[in-house]
Amino acid sequence: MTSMIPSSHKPQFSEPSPTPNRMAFLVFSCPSCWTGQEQDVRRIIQALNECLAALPRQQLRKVCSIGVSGQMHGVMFWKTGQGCEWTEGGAAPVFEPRAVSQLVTWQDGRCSSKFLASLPQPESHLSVATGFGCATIFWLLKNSPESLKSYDVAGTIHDYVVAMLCGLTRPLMSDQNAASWGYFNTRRQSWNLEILRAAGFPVHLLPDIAEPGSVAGRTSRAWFEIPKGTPVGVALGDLQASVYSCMAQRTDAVLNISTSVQLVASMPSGFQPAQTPDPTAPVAYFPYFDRTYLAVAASLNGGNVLATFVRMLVQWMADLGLEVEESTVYSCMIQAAAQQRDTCLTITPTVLGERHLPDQLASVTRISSSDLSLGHVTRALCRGIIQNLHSMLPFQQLREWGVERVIGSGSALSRNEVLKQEVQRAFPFPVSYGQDVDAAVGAALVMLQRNFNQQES
Ligand SMILES: Nc1ncnc2c1ncn2[C@@H]1O[C@H](COP(=O)(O)OP(=O)(O)O)[C@@H](O)[C@H]1O
Ligand SMILES: O=C(CO)[C@@H](O)[C@H](O)[C@H](O)[C@H](O)COP(=O)(O)O
Repeated sequence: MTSMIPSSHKPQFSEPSPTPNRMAFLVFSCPSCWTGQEQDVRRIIQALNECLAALPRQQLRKVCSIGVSGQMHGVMFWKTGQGCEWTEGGAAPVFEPRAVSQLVTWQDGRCSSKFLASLPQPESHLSVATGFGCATIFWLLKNSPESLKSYDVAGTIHDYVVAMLCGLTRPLMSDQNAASWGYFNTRRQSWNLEILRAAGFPVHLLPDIAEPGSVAGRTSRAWFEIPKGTPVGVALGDLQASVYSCMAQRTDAVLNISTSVQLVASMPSGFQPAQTPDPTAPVAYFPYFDRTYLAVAASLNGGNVLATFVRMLVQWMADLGLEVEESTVYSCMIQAAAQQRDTCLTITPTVLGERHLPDQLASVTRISSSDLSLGHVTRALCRGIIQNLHSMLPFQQLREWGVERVIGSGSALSRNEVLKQEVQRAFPFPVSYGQDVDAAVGAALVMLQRNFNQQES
């Protein structure tokens, strides 16, 4: 498996402690030029195998279809016919990655504003940001063309899983994921092939497009106890699958705060976004199902801002000769902020910039000596995350779209009472917390409801 970072850039490697959903990621940093974020495909598939192995065998035998979703925007490459090897020798048949690249994730920061400005204008309503598949491929083409030569297909990590399960020679991609790569026209359901070709882009790498909710193929072998021939859905975007799991009514908005933040509302059927991209627009319209769209404010600064603060405190403590667990810091700071109901301290938490403002940094203003406690700072951080979201998609706008209720989800929100209070304070709607708000649940429901309905009619 090769890294998609050219050796000429001599990146520094660091490996932060793995978190449940962010297993196996390497941070590459070369501060003077760019920050790449890659993940090891082998370790992701190993984690997937471990999840499957933990499920009851009896239940696996009864699986009637497989729904797949994953993080949008990211890209990986593999070689046709050599993407994996099936092993039957162990306790259960599994596939293991073979001729594959690393996964360049949605958080990848190698494409600078200057680089993005040098790319051709897409014929799409969506603009292109760093971490988007086509931008990454353009970057590799310019900075590491050799690394592309070993592969002849590309897809998201979830497209790869579907292709391996079904033995597809060419991957299939839903418009949800294609739109997240950039240079995809959702109205025509096609890649901007002419624009890309003219710019020398390797268009042969682009996957074929399929309807989200349709079946990509059938398992070419037994997978654990899941029988050979089980239908597998075309991979969905994690955003759309999460929304599908919980948006009961069109009048519901969904607010997910985990590593990042997404605030999502559904657009009425027939809605069409303006056909030209606006890189300064903080709200993007992502394809959902049946040619409808979701309006999405996707902030890059969510729970990761709190995590950065916690890591900073832990490091400061270590520098002072004291050892403290991250989990202790989280609970102390949340407790302190719960006592501190208000603050004048104002934090704009955009340490990672935003897609529409990539060069923005964070700032702290209105600092007075009376507002420096841990409680004040944590309250201001939580408020700042919500205020930043409000600046991207004013909550009043939701009302104009007919929203009546907000469904809250995500681990950063569910574990943080202060963040919940700030959400309640800022939103002019009741906020309820869903039980099964989860992309995996959404992907399963799509297979059950939509394919069952298709079979019935
Ligand atoms: N012990 C904790 N208490 C409260 N919040 C936490 C705790 N640990 C992590 N978090 C918050 O939850 C966020 C998401 O955590 P994590 O589960 O690692 O990511 P994800 O859900 O995106 O995979 C973190 O960025 C952090 O803000
Ligand atoms: O970036 C977007 C939307 O543009 C996300 O939906 C993307 O797919 C990423 O998976 C999420 O941002 C990551 O989700 P999380 O870890 O913050 O829950």
